[in-house]
Amino acid sequence: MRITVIGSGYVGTTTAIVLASLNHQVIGADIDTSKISKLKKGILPFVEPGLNDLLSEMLKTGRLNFTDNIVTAIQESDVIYIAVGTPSREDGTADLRYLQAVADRIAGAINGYKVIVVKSTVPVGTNRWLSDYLSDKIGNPKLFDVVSNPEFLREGSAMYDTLHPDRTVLGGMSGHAIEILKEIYQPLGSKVLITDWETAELIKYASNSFLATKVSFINEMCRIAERAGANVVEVAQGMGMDVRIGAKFLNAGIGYGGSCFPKDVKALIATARELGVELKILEAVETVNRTQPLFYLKKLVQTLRETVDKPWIVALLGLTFKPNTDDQRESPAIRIVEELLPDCQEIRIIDPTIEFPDQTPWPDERKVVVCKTVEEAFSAADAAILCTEWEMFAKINWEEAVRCMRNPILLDGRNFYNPEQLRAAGIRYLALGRGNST
Ligand SMILES: NC(=O)c1ccc[n+]([C@@H]2O[C@H](COP(=O)([O-])OP(=O)(O)OC[C@H]3O[C@@H](n4cnc5c(N)ncnc54)[C@H](O)[C@@H]3O)[C@@H](O)[C@H]2O)c1
Ligand SMILES: O=c1ccn([C@@H]2O[C@H](COP(=O)(O)OP(=O)(O)O[C@H]3O[C@H](CO)[C@@H](O)[C@H](O)[C@H]3O)[C@@H](O)[C@H]2O)c(=O)[nH]1
Repeated sequence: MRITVIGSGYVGTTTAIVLASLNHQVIGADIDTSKISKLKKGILPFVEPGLNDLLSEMLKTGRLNFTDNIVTAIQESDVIYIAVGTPSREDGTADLRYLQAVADRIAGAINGYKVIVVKSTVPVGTNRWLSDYLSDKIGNPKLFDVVSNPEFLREGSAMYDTLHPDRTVLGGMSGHAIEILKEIYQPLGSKVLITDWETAELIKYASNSFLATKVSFINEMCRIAERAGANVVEVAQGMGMDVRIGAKFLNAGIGYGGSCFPKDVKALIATARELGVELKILEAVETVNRTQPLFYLKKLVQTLRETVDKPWIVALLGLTFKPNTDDQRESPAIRIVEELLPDCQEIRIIDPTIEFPDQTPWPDERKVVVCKTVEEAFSAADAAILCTEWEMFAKINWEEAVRCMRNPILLDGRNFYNPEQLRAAGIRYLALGRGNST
Protein backbone atom coordinates (compact mmCIF):
# COMPACT_ATOMS: atom_id res chain seq x y z
CA MET A 1 0.00 0.00 0.00
CA ARG A 2 1.19 3.55 -0.73
CA ILE A 3 0.66 5.56 2.46
CA THR A 4 1.28 9.19 3.42
CA VAL A 5 1.31 10.29 7.05
CA ILE A 6 0.74 14.04 7.45
CA GLY A 7 2.25 15.39 10.69
CA SER A 8 5.67 14.10 11.76
CA GLY A 9 5.39 14.53 15.52
CA TYR A 10 5.40 11.77 18.14
CA VAL A 11 2.40 9.97 16.62
CA GLY A 12 2.94 10.64 12.91
CA THR A 13 6.61 9.68 12.90
CA THR A 14 6.02 6.51 14.92
CA THR A 15 3.12 5.55 12.66
CA ALA A 16 5.12 6.19 9.48
CA ILE A 17 8.13 4.15 10.66
CA VAL A 18 6.02 1.23 11.88
CA LEU A 19 3.90 1.16 8.69
CA ALA A 20 7.14 1.02 6.66
CA SER A 21 8.25 -1.89 8.83
CA LEU A 22 5.01 -3.65 7.79
CA ASN A 23 6.25 -3.45 4.18
CA HIS A 24 4.21 -0.46 3.04
CA GLN A 25 5.65 2.35 0.91
CA VAL A 26 5.39 5.33 3.28
CA ILE A 27 5.89 9.09 3.02
CA GLY A 28 6.06 11.14 6.23
CA ALA A 29 5.07 14.76 5.55
CA ASP A 30 5.28 17.89 7.69
CA ILE A 31 5.35 21.65 7.21
CA ASP A 32 8.20 21.87 9.75
CA THR A 33 11.20 21.77 7.43
CA SER A 34 13.74 21.36 10.24
CA LYS A 35 11.95 18.19 11.46
CA ILE A 36 11.83 16.84 7.93
CA SER A 37 15.52 17.47 7.25
CA LYS A 38 16.45 15.67 10.51
CA LEU A 39 14.18 12.73 9.72
CA LYS A 40 15.63 12.43 6.20
CA LYS A 41 19.06 12.12 7.79
CA GLY A 42 17.80 9.43 10.15
CA ILE A 43 17.67 11.70 13.20
CA LEU A 44 14.55 11.42 15.33
CA PRO A 45 13.46 14.95 16.37
CA PHE A 46 12.31 13.67 19.79
CA VAL A 47 13.33 11.02 22.32
CA GLU A 48 11.61 7.65 21.96
CA PRO A 49 13.36 4.39 22.92
CA GLY A 50 14.16 2.05 20.04
CA LEU A 51 12.59 4.22 17.36
CA ASN A 52 15.79 5.79 16.02
CA ASP A 53 17.21 2.40 15.08
CA LEU A 54 14.01 1.39 13.28
CA LEU A 55 13.98 4.77 11.50
CA SER A 56 17.51 4.22 10.16
CA GLU A 57 16.65 0.67 9.14
CA MET A 58 13.50 1.76 7.28
CA LEU A 59 15.24 4.65 5.49
CA LYS A 60 17.79 2.13 4.18
CA THR A 61 15.04 -0.08 2.72
CA GLY A 62 13.80 2.82 0.57
CA ARG A 63 10.24 2.14 1.79
CA LEU A 64 10.25 5.23 4.02
CA ASN A 65 10.71 8.82 2.84
CA PHE A 66 10.07 12.24 4.34
CA THR A 67 9.04 15.47 2.65
CA ASP A 68 7.75 18.96 3.30
CA ASN A 69 5.92 18.90 -0.03
CA ILE A 70 2.46 18.01 1.28
CA VAL A 71 0.76 18.20 -2.13
CA THR A 72 3.07 15.66 -3.78
CA ALA A 73 2.87 13.46 -0.69
CA ILE A 74 -0.93 13.41 -1.02
CA GLN A 75 -0.85 12.74 -4.73
CA GLU A 76 1.60 9.84 -4.49
CA SER A 77 -0.42 7.80 -1.98
CA ASP A 78 -3.76 6.00 -1.80
CA VAL A 79 -4.10 6.18 2.00
CA ILE A 80 -3.56 9.49 3.81
CA TYR A 81 -3.13 9.48 7.60
CA ILE A 82 -3.68 12.75 9.46
CA ALA A 83 -1.58 12.98 12.64
CA VAL A 84 -1.36 16.73 13.27
CA GLY A 85 -1.75 18.28 16.71
CA THR A 86 -5.14 19.11 18.24
CA PRO A 87 -4.09 21.30 21.18
CA SER A 88 -6.39 22.88 23.78
CA ARG A 89 -7.84 26.32 23.22
CA GLU A 90 -8.22 28.71 26.17
CA ASP A 91 -11.76 27.40 26.84
CA GLY A 92 -10.63 23.73 26.82
CA THR A 93 -12.08 22.90 23.39
CA ALA A 94 -9.78 21.22 20.86
CA ASP A 95 -8.18 23.54 18.31
CA LEU A 96 -8.84 21.94 14.92
CA ARG A 97 -7.07 24.53 12.77
CA TYR A 98 -4.22 22.16 11.81
CA LEU A 99 -6.67 19.45 10.83
CA GLN A 100 -8.63 21.94 8.71
CA ALA A 101 -5.40 23.12 7.04
CA VAL A 102 -4.63 19.51 6.09
CA ALA A 103 -8.20 19.04 4.81
CA ASP A 104 -7.71 22.10 2.57
CA ARG A 105 -4.44 20.63 1.25
CA ILE A 106 -6.11 17.29 0.51
CA ALA A 107 -9.05 18.97 -1.24
CA GLY A 108 -6.67 21.01 -3.38
CA ALA A 109 -4.38 18.12 -4.27
CA ILE A 110 -6.68 15.12 -4.65
CA ASN A 111 -5.95 13.22 -7.86
CA GLY A 112 -7.85 9.94 -7.36
CA TYR A 113 -9.60 7.85 -4.69
CA LYS A 114 -8.03 8.22 -1.20
CA VAL A 115 -8.76 6.69 2.18
CA ILE A 116 -8.32 9.49 4.74
CA VAL A 117 -7.44 8.16 8.16
CA VAL A 118 -7.83 10.44 11.18
CA LYS A 119 -5.22 9.43 13.79
CA SER A 120 -5.27 12.76 15.60
CA THR A 121 -7.44 12.84 18.72
CA VAL A 122 -10.51 14.78 17.62
CA PRO A 123 -13.80 15.63 19.35
CA VAL A 124 -16.97 13.70 18.67
CA GLY A 125 -18.41 14.91 15.38
CA THR A 126 -15.09 15.84 13.73
CA ASN A 127 -14.82 12.90 11.30
CA ARG A 128 -18.38 13.55 10.09
CA TRP A 129 -17.56 17.25 9.75
CA LEU A 130 -14.35 16.40 7.83
CA SER A 131 -16.24 14.14 5.43
CA ASP A 132 -18.87 16.85 4.76
CA TYR A 133 -16.21 19.56 4.46
CA LEU A 134 -14.19 17.56 1.93
CA SER A 135 -17.35 16.66 -0.01
CA ASP A 136 -18.19 20.35 -0.35
CA LYS A 137 -14.67 21.37 -1.33
CA ILE A 138 -13.94 18.49 -3.70
CA GLY A 139 -17.45 18.29 -5.11
CA ASN A 140 -17.24 14.51 -5.52
CA PRO A 141 -17.85 12.38 -2.40
CA LYS A 142 -16.83 9.22 -4.30
CA LEU A 143 -13.19 10.41 -4.43
CA PHE A 144 -12.52 9.67 -0.75
CA ASP A 145 -13.66 7.95 2.44
CA VAL A 146 -12.87 9.04 5.98
CA VAL A 147 -11.96 6.49 8.68
CA SER A 148 -11.50 7.35 12.34
CA ASN A 149 -8.54 5.38 13.70
CA PRO A 150 -7.64 6.84 17.12
CA GLU A 151 -4.14 6.27 18.47
CA PHE A 152 -3.47 4.77 21.90
CA LEU A 153 0.34 4.74 22.05
CA ARG A 154 2.13 6.04 25.14
CA GLU A 155 5.19 8.24 24.90
CA GLY A 156 8.24 6.37 26.12
CA SER A 157 6.96 3.10 24.64
CA ALA A 158 5.55 4.43 21.36
CA MET A 159 7.24 1.89 19.10
CA TYR A 160 6.27 -1.11 21.24
CA ASP A 161 2.69 0.13 21.62
CA THR A 162 2.32 0.68 17.87
CA LEU A 163 3.66 -2.77 17.07
CA HIS A 164 1.62 -4.44 19.84
CA PRO A 165 -1.65 -2.52 20.21
CA ASP A 166 -4.24 -3.81 22.69
CA ARG A 167 -6.84 -2.97 20.07
CA THR A 168 -7.34 -1.21 16.77
CA VAL A 169 -10.45 0.95 16.54
CA LEU A 170 -11.82 1.70 13.09
CA GLY A 171 -14.81 4.01 12.75
CA GLY A 172 -16.51 4.87 9.52
CA MET A 173 -19.31 4.45 7.02
CA SER A 174 -17.40 2.83 4.16
CA GLY A 175 -16.95 -0.94 4.38
CA HIS A 176 -14.44 -0.72 1.52
CA ALA A 177 -12.20 1.79 3.34
CA ILE A 178 -12.41 -0.21 6.57
CA GLU A 179 -11.32 -3.35 4.70
CA ILE A 180 -8.25 -1.47 3.43
CA LEU A 181 -7.34 -0.43 6.98
CA LYS A 182 -7.88 -3.99 8.26
CA GLU A 183 -5.48 -5.21 5.60
CA ILE A 184 -2.87 -2.61 6.60
CA TYR A 185 -3.00 -3.66 10.27
CA GLN A 186 -3.47 -7.39 9.66
CA PRO A 187 0.22 -8.28 10.35
CA LEU A 188 -0.10 -6.83 13.87
CA GLY A 189 -2.73 -9.42 14.77
CA SER A 190 -4.48 -7.07 17.21
CA LYS A 191 -8.16 -7.13 18.14
CA VAL A 192 -10.13 -4.88 15.79
CA LEU A 193 -13.27 -3.00 16.79
CA ILE A 194 -15.30 -1.68 13.88
CA THR A 195 -17.76 1.04 14.66
CA ASP A 196 -19.08 4.42 13.53
CA TRP A 197 -17.20 7.74 13.57
CA GLU A 198 -18.73 9.15 16.72
CA THR A 199 -18.20 5.97 18.75
CA ALA A 200 -14.57 5.68 17.65
CA GLU A 201 -13.95 9.31 18.62
CA LEU A 202 -15.58 8.83 22.02
CA ILE A 203 -13.65 5.59 22.69
CA LYS A 204 -10.42 7.61 22.53
CA TYR A 205 -11.58 10.36 24.90
CA ALA A 206 -13.30 7.90 27.25
CA SER A 207 -10.13 5.76 27.47
CA ASN A 208 -7.84 8.67 28.33
CA SER A 209 -10.39 10.16 30.71
CA PHE A 210 -10.84 6.84 32.50
CA LEU A 211 -7.08 6.43 32.98
CA ALA A 212 -6.83 10.03 34.20
CA THR A 213 -9.69 9.25 36.60
CA LYS A 214 -7.75 6.29 38.03
CA VAL A 215 -4.77 8.58 38.65
CA SER A 216 -6.83 11.33 40.30
CA PHE A 217 -8.75 8.73 42.30
CA ILE A 218 -5.60 7.24 43.80
CA ASN A 219 -4.26 10.75 44.38
CA GLU A 220 -7.34 11.50 46.48
CA MET A 221 -6.87 8.21 48.35
CA CYS A 222 -3.31 9.38 48.91
CA ARG A 223 -4.58 12.54 50.60
CA ILE A 224 -6.76 10.46 52.94
CA ALA A 225 -3.90 8.05 53.58
CA GLU A 226 -1.69 11.01 54.53
CA ARG A 227 -4.16 12.19 57.18
CA ALA A 228 -5.10 8.70 58.37
CA GLY A 229 -1.57 7.31 58.57
CA ALA A 230 -2.27 4.64 55.94
CA ASN A 231 0.12 3.64 53.17
CA VAL A 232 -1.26 4.50 49.72
CA VAL A 233 1.27 2.26 47.93
CA GLU A 234 -0.16 -0.74 49.76
CA VAL A 235 -3.72 0.55 49.28
CA ALA A 236 -3.07 0.58 45.50
CA GLN A 237 -1.48 -2.85 45.71
CA GLY A 238 -4.47 -4.24 47.57
CA MET A 239 -6.96 -2.62 45.20
CA GLY A 240 -5.02 -3.78 42.15
CA MET A 241 -5.17 -7.42 43.24
CA ASP A 242 -8.87 -7.31 42.36
CA VAL A 243 -8.87 -8.12 38.64
CA ARG A 244 -11.98 -6.00 38.20
CA ILE A 245 -9.93 -2.97 39.25
CA GLY A 246 -6.49 -3.84 37.85
CA ALA A 247 -3.14 -2.72 39.22
CA LYS A 248 -2.19 -0.23 36.48
CA PHE A 249 -2.52 3.56 36.72
CA LEU A 250 -2.79 3.50 40.49
CA ASN A 251 0.54 5.15 41.29
CA ALA A 252 -0.08 8.19 43.46
CA GLY A 253 2.15 11.18 42.82
CA ILE A 254 2.35 14.82 41.79
CA GLY A 255 -0.33 14.22 39.15
CA TYR A 256 -0.67 13.45 35.49
CA GLY A 257 0.80 15.61 32.72
CA GLY A 258 1.71 15.24 29.08
CA SER A 259 0.17 16.31 25.83
CA CYS A 260 -2.85 14.04 26.18
CA PHE A 261 -4.56 13.53 29.54
CA PRO A 262 -4.86 17.23 30.50
CA LYS A 263 -5.99 18.32 27.03
CA ASP A 264 -8.30 15.37 26.37
CA VAL A 265 -10.07 15.55 29.73
CA LYS A 266 -10.68 19.27 29.14
CA ALA A 267 -11.87 18.66 25.57
CA LEU A 268 -14.32 15.95 26.63
CA ILE A 269 -15.75 18.22 29.33
CA ALA A 270 -16.10 20.96 26.68
CA THR A 271 -17.78 18.63 24.16
CA ALA A 272 -20.19 17.41 26.83
CA ARG A 273 -21.02 21.00 27.77
CA GLU A 274 -21.78 21.80 24.12
CA LEU A 275 -24.11 18.78 24.11
CA GLY A 276 -25.81 19.93 27.33
CA VAL A 277 -24.23 17.25 29.53
CA GLU A 278 -22.32 17.99 32.73
CA LEU A 279 -19.37 15.67 33.42
CA LYS A 280 -19.06 16.03 37.17
CA ILE A 281 -16.60 13.18 37.65
CA LEU A 282 -14.19 14.56 35.05
CA GLU A 283 -14.43 18.07 36.45
CA ALA A 284 -13.34 16.63 39.81
CA VAL A 285 -10.56 14.63 38.11
CA GLU A 286 -9.20 17.90 36.73
CA THR A 287 -9.47 19.74 40.02
CA VAL A 288 -7.62 17.01 41.89
CA ASN A 289 -4.89 16.99 39.26
CA ARG A 290 -4.54 20.77 39.23
CA THR A 291 -4.07 20.90 42.99
CA GLN A 292 -1.99 17.73 43.40
CA PRO A 293 1.53 19.14 42.77
CA LEU A 294 0.93 21.90 45.31
CA PHE A 295 -0.53 19.45 47.82
CA TYR A 296 2.78 17.60 47.72
CA LEU A 297 4.92 20.72 47.64
CA LYS A 298 3.24 22.13 50.76
CA LYS A 299 4.79 19.31 52.74
CA LEU A 300 8.31 20.16 51.58
CA VAL A 301 7.88 23.90 52.06
CA GLN A 302 6.66 23.34 55.63
CA THR A 303 9.70 21.17 56.41
CA LEU A 304 12.08 23.62 54.76
CA ARG A 305 10.59 26.56 56.69
CA GLU A 306 11.19 24.70 59.95
CA THR A 307 14.75 23.82 58.95
CA VAL A 308 16.42 26.68 57.10
CA ASP A 309 15.83 30.31 56.10
CA LYS A 310 14.88 31.31 52.55
CA PRO A 311 16.08 31.60 49.80
CA TRP A 312 16.63 27.90 49.29
CA ILE A 313 18.68 25.83 46.87
CA VAL A 314 16.58 22.97 45.52
CA ALA A 315 17.63 20.10 43.25
CA LEU A 316 14.83 19.03 40.93
CA LEU A 317 15.11 15.49 39.59
CA GLY A 318 13.25 15.20 36.26
CA LEU A 319 11.35 17.84 34.30
CA THR A 320 9.61 15.72 31.65
CA PHE A 321 6.02 14.62 32.35
CA LYS A 322 7.15 10.99 32.56
CA PRO A 323 10.39 9.04 31.98
CA ASN A 324 11.76 7.94 28.58
CA THR A 325 10.47 10.98 26.71
CA ASP A 326 11.73 14.53 26.19
CA ASP A 327 8.17 15.85 26.30
CA GLN A 328 7.62 18.56 28.92
CA ARG A 329 4.09 19.47 27.84
CA GLU A 330 1.88 20.03 30.93
CA SER A 331 4.51 18.44 33.16
CA PRO A 332 3.58 18.85 36.84
CA ALA A 333 7.31 19.47 37.50
CA ILE A 334 6.90 22.82 35.71
CA ARG A 335 4.15 23.86 38.16
CA ILE A 336 6.46 22.90 41.01
CA VAL A 337 9.36 25.01 39.70
CA GLU A 338 7.09 28.00 39.14
CA GLU A 339 5.61 27.75 42.61
CA LEU A 340 9.00 27.36 44.33
CA LEU A 341 11.00 29.87 42.31
CA PRO A 342 10.16 33.03 44.34
CA ASP A 343 11.48 31.33 47.51
CA CYS A 344 14.63 29.95 45.94
CA GLN A 345 18.15 31.11 45.37
CA GLU A 346 18.56 28.36 42.77
CA ILE A 347 16.54 25.50 41.33
CA ARG A 348 18.92 22.96 39.85
CA ILE A 349 17.31 20.81 37.21
CA ILE A 350 18.72 17.46 36.26
CA ASP A 351 17.01 15.52 33.49
CA PRO A 352 18.64 13.19 30.95
CA THR A 353 16.89 15.00 28.07
CA ILE A 354 18.03 18.49 29.09
CA GLU A 355 21.52 19.92 28.56
CA PHE A 356 20.92 23.68 28.25
CA PRO A 357 18.61 26.28 29.85
CA ASP A 358 16.91 26.94 26.49
CA GLN A 359 15.56 23.38 26.69
CA THR A 360 13.52 24.43 29.73
CA PRO A 361 10.59 26.86 29.89
CA TRP A 362 12.93 29.37 31.65
CA PRO A 363 15.81 30.07 29.22
CA ASP A 364 16.52 33.52 30.73
CA GLU A 365 15.84 32.81 34.42
CA ARG A 366 19.22 32.92 36.16
CA LYS A 367 17.80 31.10 39.20
CA VAL A 368 17.09 28.02 37.07
CA VAL A 369 20.30 26.06 36.54
CA VAL A 370 20.65 22.98 34.37
CA CYS A 371 23.03 20.41 35.87
CA LYS A 372 24.81 17.59 34.09
CA THR A 373 25.46 15.44 37.16
CA VAL A 374 23.55 14.55 40.28
CA GLU A 375 26.55 15.68 42.39
CA GLU A 376 26.40 19.14 40.82
CA ALA A 377 22.66 19.37 41.49
CA PHE A 378 22.99 18.23 45.11
CA SER A 379 25.97 20.39 46.06
CA ALA A 380 24.95 22.51 49.10
CA ALA A 381 21.27 21.97 48.26
CA ASP A 382 18.62 22.46 50.95
CA ALA A 383 16.34 19.83 49.47
CA ALA A 384 15.72 17.62 46.45
CA ILE A 385 12.44 16.81 44.73
CA LEU A 386 11.92 13.74 42.58
CA CYS A 387 9.40 14.72 39.89
CA THR A 388 10.06 12.13 37.15
CA GLU A 389 11.02 8.54 37.88
CA TRP A 390 13.91 8.27 35.37
CA GLU A 391 15.98 5.11 35.76
CA MET A 392 19.13 7.20 36.41
CA PHE A 393 17.58 8.44 39.67
CA ALA A 394 17.24 4.85 40.91
CA LYS A 395 21.05 4.65 40.88
CA ILE A 396 21.77 7.68 43.08
CA ASN A 397 24.20 6.98 45.88
CA TRP A 398 22.24 8.56 48.73
CA GLU A 399 25.07 8.29 51.29
CA GLU A 400 27.12 10.52 48.97
CA ALA A 401 24.16 12.80 48.37
CA VAL A 402 23.80 13.30 52.13
CA ARG A 403 27.44 14.38 52.30
CA CYS A 404 26.93 16.88 49.41
CA MET A 405 23.68 18.47 50.54
CA ARG A 406 23.36 21.25 53.10
CA ASN A 407 20.04 19.73 54.25
CA PRO A 408 19.46 16.15 53.18
CA ILE A 409 15.72 16.41 52.56
CA LEU A 410 14.00 14.59 49.70
CA LEU A 411 10.41 14.98 48.55
CA ASP A 412 9.54 11.87 46.56
CA GLY A 413 6.85 13.11 44.16
CA ARG A 414 6.38 9.67 42.60
CA ASN A 415 6.71 7.39 45.65
CA PHE A 416 9.70 6.00 43.78
CA TYR A 417 12.08 5.14 46.58
CA ASN A 418 12.16 2.70 49.45
CA PRO A 419 11.67 4.96 52.51
CA GLU A 420 13.69 2.67 54.83
CA GLN A 421 16.70 2.61 52.51
CA LEU A 422 16.75 6.38 52.15
CA ARG A 423 16.35 6.97 55.87
CA ALA A 424 19.16 4.51 56.54
CA ALA A 425 21.34 6.65 54.23
CA GLY A 426 20.54 9.70 56.37
CA ILE A 427 17.93 11.35 54.15
CA ARG A 428 14.92 13.07 55.64
CA TYR A 429 12.46 11.34 53.35
CA LEU A 430 9.12 12.99 52.56
CA ALA A 431 6.42 11.36 50.48
CA LEU A 432 2.67 11.63 50.50
CA GLY A 433 0.43 8.99 51.98
CA ARG A 434 3.12 6.44 52.81
CA GLY A 435 2.26 5.88 56.43
CA ASN A 436 2.79 7.86 59.63
CA SER A 437 6.52 8.26 59.35
CA THR A 438 6.68 10.09 56.01
N1 LIG B 1 1.76 12.22 21.76
C1 LIG B 1 1.06 11.16 22.07
O1 LIG B 1 1.47 10.33 22.90
C2 LIG B 1 -0.27 10.88 21.43
C3 LIG B 1 -0.85 9.61 21.56
C4 LIG B 1 -2.11 9.37 20.98
C5 LIG B 1 -2.75 10.38 20.26
N2 LIG B 1 -2.15 11.61 20.15
C6 LIG B 1 -2.83 12.62 19.33
O2 LIG B 1 -2.16 12.64 18.05
C7 LIG B 1 -2.12 13.98 17.53
C8 LIG B 1 -0.68 14.38 17.27
O3 LIG B 1 0.01 14.40 18.51
P1 LIG B 1 1.61 14.54 18.58
O4 LIG B 1 1.97 14.45 20.01
O5 LIG B 1 2.21 13.63 17.59
O6 LIG B 1 1.77 16.05 18.09
P2 LIG B 1 3.12 16.83 17.75
O7 LIG B 1 2.88 18.23 18.17
O8 LIG B 1 4.30 16.09 18.24
O9 LIG B 1 3.17 16.76 16.14
C9 LIG B 1 2.24 17.36 15.29
C10 LIG B 1 2.95 17.66 13.97
O10 LIG B 1 1.99 18.13 13.01
C11 LIG B 1 2.66 19.07 12.17
N3 LIG B 1 1.69 19.88 11.43
C12 LIG B 1 0.89 20.85 11.89
N4 LIG B 1 0.16 21.36 10.88
C13 LIG B 1 0.50 20.68 9.76
C14 LIG B 1 0.09 20.74 8.40
N5 LIG B 1 -0.84 21.59 8.00
N6 LIG B 1 0.65 19.89 7.53
C15 LIG B 1 1.61 19.02 7.91
N7 LIG B 1 2.03 18.92 9.18
C16 LIG B 1 1.49 19.74 10.09
C17 LIG B 1 3.51 19.86 13.14
O11 LIG B 1 4.54 20.58 12.49
C18 LIG B 1 4.02 18.75 14.07
O12 LIG B 1 5.27 18.24 13.64
C19 LIG B 1 -2.86 14.84 18.56
O13 LIG B 1 -4.20 14.92 18.20
C20 LIG B 1 -2.73 14.03 19.85
O14 LIG B 1 -3.75 14.30 20.76
C21 LIG B 1 -0.93 11.88 20.70
O1 LIG C 1 -0.31 5.35 37.86
C1 LIG C 1 -0.03 6.35 37.20
C2 LIG C 1 0.10 6.34 35.80
C3 LIG C 1 0.41 7.52 35.14
N1 LIG C 1 0.58 8.68 35.83
C4 LIG C 1 0.90 9.92 35.11
O2 LIG C 1 -0.03 10.07 34.05
C5 LIG C 1 0.57 10.76 32.96
C6 LIG C 1 0.31 10.04 31.66
O3 LIG C 1 1.03 8.83 31.62
P1 LIG C 1 0.91 7.78 30.41
O4 LIG C 1 -0.49 7.45 30.17
O5 LIG C 1 1.84 6.68 30.69
O6 LIG C 1 1.54 8.65 29.22
P2 LIG C 1 1.02 9.24 27.84
O7 LIG C 1 2.16 9.08 26.90
O8 LIG C 1 0.47 10.60 28.09
O9 LIG C 1 -0.15 8.28 27.31
C7 LIG C 1 -1.54 8.55 27.49
O10 LIG C 1 -2.01 9.47 26.53
C8 LIG C 1 -1.82 9.04 25.15
C9 LIG C 1 -2.25 10.18 24.27
O11 LIG C 1 -3.63 10.21 24.04
C10 LIG C 1 -2.61 7.76 24.93
O12 LIG C 1 -2.47 7.34 23.59
C11 LIG C 1 -2.13 6.68 25.90
O13 LIG C 1 -2.91 5.50 25.73
C12 LIG C 1 -2.28 7.21 27.33
O14 LIG C 1 -1.77 6.26 28.26
C13 LIG C 1 2.05 10.89 33.31
O15 LIG C 1 2.30 12.20 33.78
C14 LIG C 1 2.26 9.89 34.43
O16 LIG C 1 3.28 10.27 35.32
C15 LIG C 1 0.46 8.70 37.21
O17 LIG C 1 0.63 9.74 37.85
N2 LIG C 1 0.16 7.52 37.87
